[in-house]
Amino acid sequence: HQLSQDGKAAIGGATNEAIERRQRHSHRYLLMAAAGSGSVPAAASAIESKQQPSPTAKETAPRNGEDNNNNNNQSSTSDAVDRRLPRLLIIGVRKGGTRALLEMLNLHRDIAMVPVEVHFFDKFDNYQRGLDWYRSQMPLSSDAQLTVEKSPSYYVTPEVPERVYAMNPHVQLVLIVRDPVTRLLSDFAQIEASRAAQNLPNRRFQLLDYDIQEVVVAVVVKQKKTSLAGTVTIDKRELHIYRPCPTSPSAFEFLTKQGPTTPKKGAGCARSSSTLMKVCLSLSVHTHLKRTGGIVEMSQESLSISQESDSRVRQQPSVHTDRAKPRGIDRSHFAVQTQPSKTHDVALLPNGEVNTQNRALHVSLYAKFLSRWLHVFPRRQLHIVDGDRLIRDPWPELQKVERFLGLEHLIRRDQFYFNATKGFYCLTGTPTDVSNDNVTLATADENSHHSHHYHHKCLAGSKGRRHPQVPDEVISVLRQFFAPHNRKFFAMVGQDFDWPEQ
Ligand SMILES: Nc1ncnc2c1ncn2[C@@H]1O[C@H](COP(=O)(O)OS(=O)(=O)O)[C@@H](OP(=O)(O)O)[C@H]1O
Repeated sequence: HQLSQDGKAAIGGATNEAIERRQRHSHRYLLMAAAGSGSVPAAASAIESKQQPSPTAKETAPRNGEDNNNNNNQSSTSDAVDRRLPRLLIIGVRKGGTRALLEMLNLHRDIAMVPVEVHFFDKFDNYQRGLDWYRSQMPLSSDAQLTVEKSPSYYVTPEVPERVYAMNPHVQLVLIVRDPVTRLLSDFAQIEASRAAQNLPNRRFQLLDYDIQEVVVAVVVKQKKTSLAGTVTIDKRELHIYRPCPTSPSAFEFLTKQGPTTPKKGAGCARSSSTLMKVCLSLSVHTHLKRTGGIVEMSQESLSISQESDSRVRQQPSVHTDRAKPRGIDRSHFAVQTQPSKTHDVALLPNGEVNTQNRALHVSLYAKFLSRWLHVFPRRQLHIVDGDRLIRDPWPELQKVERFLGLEHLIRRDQFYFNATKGFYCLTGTPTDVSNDNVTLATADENSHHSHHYHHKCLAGSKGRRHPQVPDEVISVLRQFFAPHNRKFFAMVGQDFDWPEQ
């Protein structure tokens, strides 16, 4: 099975059955509408009314690409219910909010969404199967409807713009972006969840164990226990102790011999311990030294973690046997792997610099990928959605998309409500498709004022995950790193997203 970015099987298996079920369902109503029985009862679910071909949409001026679909899309000029190649692609960005955007757009009568990520343009094996195969993956739709497919990795895959152009040079493109640092954290959360779901041993946790970090922190606590109530102050000379060269064995010796506990022997532990220590502390040191000119102040936040670590270390002398995920700061992605082949797995280098080879970090360099798209497509064919705004208040962003697509403004504000349990907006008036794993039905109790009239659904638990907690200093380093790239992106798209630079 092809794994989609949502972690679902894109082709075949249960998900494919889900598509078929949904398509049979859609087909039924489309046939009803086509046969003139289109007076769907008012009480019928939203999908029923949604799937009727829209005369108003058909009467509007042709949308981009409407009469330019290539010859493979044989049904483009007929009213018949058929599978049509997409005229709109949500090309990314991974973790930008692509699923939410697709589901929300699907509230529109004239949108026919592909419920799974097909990965046609970015996976060579799929692309080789040709456009007929791609079309066979599409839902049934009427001619008035725009078929929409989303595969977030389209945006970053070099070959994709040209391939999309070859399918339809007038296709409309939507990109949804988020503050690149938030997106990065979201990506890390996704990577870890996928590894856990596949029962993959997480190398980061083994080599750069939290427990090693706790040992490091515990040393600090031990020496500073008198000032635990407030800010811990460490002067520059002490910092040299905590900031060894990663290749120096003396650093580890120091920790193991003088620290509150002795980690089990093992080269991996020893090396990662010293490496991790440097990364954890050098960032704080660097930032604080600039601010204080020689004195480092550790925040209360790190203090409480230190206290927690200290007690854990005392209770459990053999800290390396404890595999439980600690509640402290998650630095796993911000430390350096000791194995050179794995350096792309971490976002910060031992010297505290940002690792541009890190795959997840790379995706947040939006400007870099945009140039390829703008080389192939005119800017007017690309609409950019502010993913942070879509989270805060979806409706205005959707109105902009409707305008871009030349669609009637049919999506209503009251089709969204904030679900406090989920912490995100959920949808009402949606198709009754419970088979799509990416959405879950909200409970009637939670939303009783909606449940009488509409079906409602929230995105699945894989959307809206808890992000790793990262020290402010690390966030600051990342923001500063992204700032020039972001400005370049704003200039290219003519839109300022106002992402923090500090
Ligand atoms: N309404 C609503 N409900 C739930 N989640 C929402 C919503 N709107 C936007 N988002 C954000 O979408 C983020 C996931 O992005 P994608 O769907 O693009 O992820 S993926 O690349 O397809 O895996 C996801 O990221 P995380 O919060 O990091 O999980 C959400 O923040």
